[in-house]
Amino acid sequence: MQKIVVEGGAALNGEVQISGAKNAVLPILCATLLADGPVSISNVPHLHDVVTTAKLLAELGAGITVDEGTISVNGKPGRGRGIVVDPTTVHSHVAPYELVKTMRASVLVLGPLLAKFGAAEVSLPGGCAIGSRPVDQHIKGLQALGAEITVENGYIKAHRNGRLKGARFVFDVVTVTGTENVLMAAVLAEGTSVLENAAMEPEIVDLADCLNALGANIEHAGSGRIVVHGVERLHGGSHDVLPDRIETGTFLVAAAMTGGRVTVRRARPDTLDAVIDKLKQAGAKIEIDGDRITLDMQGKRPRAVDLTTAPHPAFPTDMQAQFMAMNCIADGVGVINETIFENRFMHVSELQRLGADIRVEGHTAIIRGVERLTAAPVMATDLRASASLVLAGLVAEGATTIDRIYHLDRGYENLEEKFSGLGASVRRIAG
Ligand SMILES: CC(=O)N[C@H]1[C@@H](OP(=O)(O)OP(=O)(O)OC[C@H]2O[C@@H](n3ccc(=O)[nH]c3=O)[C@H](O)[C@@H]2O)O[C@H](CO)[C@@H](O)[C@@H]1O
Ligand SMILES: C=C(OP(=O)(O)O)C(=O)O
Repeated sequence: MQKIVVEGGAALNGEVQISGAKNAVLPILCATLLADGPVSISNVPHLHDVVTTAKLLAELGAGITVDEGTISVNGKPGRGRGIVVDPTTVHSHVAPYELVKTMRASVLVLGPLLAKFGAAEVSLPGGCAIGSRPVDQHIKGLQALGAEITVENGYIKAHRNGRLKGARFVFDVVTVTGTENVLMAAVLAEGTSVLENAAMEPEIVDLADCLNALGANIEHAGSGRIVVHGVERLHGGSHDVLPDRIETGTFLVAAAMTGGRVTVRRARPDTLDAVIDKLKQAGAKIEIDGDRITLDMQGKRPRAVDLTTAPHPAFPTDMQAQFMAMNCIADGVGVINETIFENRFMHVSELQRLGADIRVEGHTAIIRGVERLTAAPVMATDLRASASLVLAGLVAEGATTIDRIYHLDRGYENLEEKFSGLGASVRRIAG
């Protein structure tokens, strides 16, 4: 098994280009199932989860073509790598356990398969073990549109009699993939659906933009009340994926922790308000120029920050572990409340191995910044926990070896190359 070795000590300096967002491209790939023609997607990051989703779509019968060049989006050149999905050859509606067990987002084929083909059998999804992660809201939302659903032998089995029917549905909890699943199904339903207490994440807006480009009629995505006027069919088309705000935030925190100066390119600063606000509180000087964000720490040690994770536009849970790493070496005491997932402090014991001073009380972690961390062998437990260990390794004395890095490959494209380009020593070795 491969490992990552991080040598601490260098302040990060330079520019880094942000990739397309994992949490946008995965629902968008699944949404292609709804179309009647090929869909070209550009700015697709090369991530393990993207490969898994492409395999899943291929298993269902879709044609998948990877275009390493630039594909055109609505007449304009798209960015980065492209994937063309041809859903017209889909012949199966079963998403098997072997393919979905490693990835949460695989549940996102449920809504499209049901709406387009009338039936779906999807294994209960896997993904990061950061909580129990039920899918009851996905099921209730689809049932509100008229689907009949049972859960048997680890599979969600859904079918419809006639077209799904537009309905008003109020989510009991704010759920990102739950909103996406019900939204995708509602697109082909008869009549209008109103999704209340919907998630407002930028990735939902990107999904809705893609669906509207294919002929859907979705209004107010990005608000807590999404209105979907059902249409009979979607056509083929193209879409350029939103930049990854969590990758962006991870590089900005790395710059802040190492006292460096880093510019992230091809970012979407407007999706990062809460994160940028916390970085400023930590003492970072931040300049925004179009799709570029420059963070200059001017060699200073960050100040500890307090934060509470909550649905967008509040502070994202997917940045919690990275800010915990920063608090570990910050000046002062930082208090972090995790309100989204019940088991998202697995990085604490690993950060402690590097010398961090952290106390956990229920959903709260109290971090007393120390002057220095020291390298140790550590183990990645989930995607963002892994990122926090890379960040801590950047400021630890010595060489930190991180095991189980397959988590990182689910969510960070060219991680070592990008960090190396900023002057850090981050390399992959055979385990
Ligand atoms: C692929 C993807 O986009 N993953 C993101 C998505 O995950 P995901 O969509 O799985 O997360 P949710 O927004 O659904 O989860 C939020 C909370 O709702 C609960 N819940 C969710 C669904 C449900 O049917 N019932 C229920 O109780 C969950 O247990 C959790 O406590 O949003 C999370 C929260 O921003 C992010 O950390 C993940 O990176
Ligand atoms: C938790 C995450 O991913 P997933 O929902 O795919 O497990 C994440 O991106 O931090």
